[in-house]
Amino acid sequence: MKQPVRVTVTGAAGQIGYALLFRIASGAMLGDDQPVILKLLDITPALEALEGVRMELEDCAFPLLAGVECTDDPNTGFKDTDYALLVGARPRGPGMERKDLLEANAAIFSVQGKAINDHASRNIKVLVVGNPANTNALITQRNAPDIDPRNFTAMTRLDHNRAMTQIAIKTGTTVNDVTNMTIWGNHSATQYPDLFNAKVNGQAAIDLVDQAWFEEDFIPTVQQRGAAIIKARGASSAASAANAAIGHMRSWALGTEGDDWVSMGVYSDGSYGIAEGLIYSFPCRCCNGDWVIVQDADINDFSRAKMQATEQELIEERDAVAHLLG
Ligand SMILES: NC(=O)c1ccc[n+]([C@@H]2O[C@H](COP(=O)([O-])OP(=O)(O)OC[C@H]3O[C@@H](n4cnc5c(N)ncnc54)[C@H](O)[C@@H]3O)[C@@H](O)[C@H]2O)c1
Ligand SMILES: O=C(O)C[C@H](O)C(=O)O
Repeated sequence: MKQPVRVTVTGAAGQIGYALLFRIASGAMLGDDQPVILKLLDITPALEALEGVRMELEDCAFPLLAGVECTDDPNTGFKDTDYALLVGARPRGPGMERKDLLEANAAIFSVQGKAINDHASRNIKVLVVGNPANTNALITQRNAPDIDPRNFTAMTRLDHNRAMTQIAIKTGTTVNDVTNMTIWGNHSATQYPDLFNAKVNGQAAIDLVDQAWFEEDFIPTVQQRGAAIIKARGASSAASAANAAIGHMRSWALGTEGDDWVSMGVYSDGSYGIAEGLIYSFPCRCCNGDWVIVQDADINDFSRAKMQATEQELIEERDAVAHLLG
């Protein structure tokens, strides 16, 4: 049996937390031979609810669960941690854009970035889920200057999964037939889900649909899916968000399959002309616990314009939180 690793989940008493923790403890995220110690961080008023979550985790008798720690102190919550899922933040309500949460949530991530810098494993892998996820990931990264910026990522896997299902439904196939999906840019209404590089049974997805459906149906459906769920459920997505977080971390830790790739919000090195240092979603392959940006995706004028529009939004979000960037 491997030595246990420490996994910190923030906002652990919230709705995504409830859909996430039991799957991490079951081995779905890091494999069924990897014991985990769960470190659950939430704010003081949520500690009683968090205690209930701990009791339920204990009551599952998961063979891989080597311990559960609950805290409201970020310094304790991130001590020696190997993986962190930063979920704790306010969700948006009807009629809001995710960037409307910037003011409410940004301060959380500067505090947590500092705590990660001071206390976590130097090899920590961080996934930011709390919205606006890309810019919160940037704030976290910039407040942790002693840790490699490549260790900070933002979640666009939910958008990626949404896009895979939409093209599968349209083409009468299943997600098992869909590969090489890419979400470019921000986890927001400017994200660009790309069908020029995606494949269905090895064929270019764009050749299987008409351009009008792609532009007027597919792209807005994926961009607006979070809002559609808020409208229908009266609360933002939780189970599908938790599932995407598990998928993101699993791909990063255990690798992507064959020639396929996944979408991850990662530190831009200037690939595809995207401003260096933004946390931007690119097609990524993972191997040996590391990710690389796929370099040979085809970019036409249509894609280029969409990629730049979402880059521009990320630049504006970055500039709006300049005071928190360390
Ligand atoms: N990136 C994505 O694809 C994606 C998908 C779904 C939701 N989200 C976002 O995830 C976040 C959480 O959503 P939810 O539905 O679980 O919300 P929720 O309100 O149910 O839970 C949030 C939890 O975070 C806690 N929290 C608040 N401030 C904290 C802090 N400083 N430290 C630790 N914990 C803190 C709250 O007490 C609460 O328990 C929201 O910002 C939401 O918009 C992102
Ligand atoms: O849309 C939201 O605010 C929640 C989440 O980011 C989602 O995409 O479902």
